Amino acid sequence: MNSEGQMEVSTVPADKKRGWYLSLMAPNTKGPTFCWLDPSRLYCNAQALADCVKDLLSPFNTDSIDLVAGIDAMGFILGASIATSLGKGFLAIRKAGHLCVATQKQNYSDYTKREKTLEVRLDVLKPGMRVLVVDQWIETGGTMKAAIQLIESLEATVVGVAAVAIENTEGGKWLKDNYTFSHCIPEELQGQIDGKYLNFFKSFQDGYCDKRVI
Ligand SMILES: O=P(O)(O)OC[C@H]1O[C@H](OP(=O)(O)OP(=O)(O)O)[C@H](O)[C@@H]1O
Ligand SMILES: Nc1ncnc2[nH]cnc12
Repeated sequence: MNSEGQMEVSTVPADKKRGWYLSLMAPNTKGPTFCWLDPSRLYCNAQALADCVKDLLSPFNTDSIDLVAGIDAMGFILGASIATSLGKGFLAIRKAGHLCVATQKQNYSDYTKREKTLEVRLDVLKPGMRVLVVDQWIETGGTMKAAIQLIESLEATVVGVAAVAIENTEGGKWLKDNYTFSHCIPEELQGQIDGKYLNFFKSFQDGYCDKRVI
């Protein structure tokens, strides 16, 4: 533990329980309105990143995957790590305005309830190409659904979806019902994830990890 009551970033426990690396996460707020459980700190621990990638790939070990697609922005980190681990290429699904080539666009809204647009380049996906779609987190599922729509509109096949967490929202459940999926959350922690608060945050020194009602 560091002075804030947080697990040291380089820690690797002797008994690596399923999802052990989630203890590296920090409570976070994204502005005053949105409550986040921020997984990005776990990527700084090599073993945590490797185990997270392994866990996310486990339902797909016997699937054939041609390409890994990652969603802008944090989905790029896990998506590219998964692609490298599989020895496959990586396709960036970008928020509007960043790709400077011909694209397919898909409007959507996410947990912010704002209208947004995702884009994918037109010169990579081919009919029948088998794509694993990766993001950091699925809350309402709006972002992942838009990425799926883009991939399927170009007649490629979505092999499945992977994210550190899939909340049990209507959209999260829809994704789980309709696609093969993987996430890193042990059964006993799913309720805490859905409530956007992990009990271990109580060990943090500052009041900034008080349970937030959103
Ligand atoms: O399930 P949803 O409600 O659609 O939300 C999930 C999305 O929200 C986050 O991205 P965000 O755009 O906030 O941040 P990022 O650009 O840092 O990845 C997350 O990484 C997903 O992409
Ligand atoms: N509650 C949440 N925690 C972390 N990342 C998120 N992305 C969207 N919602 C999130």
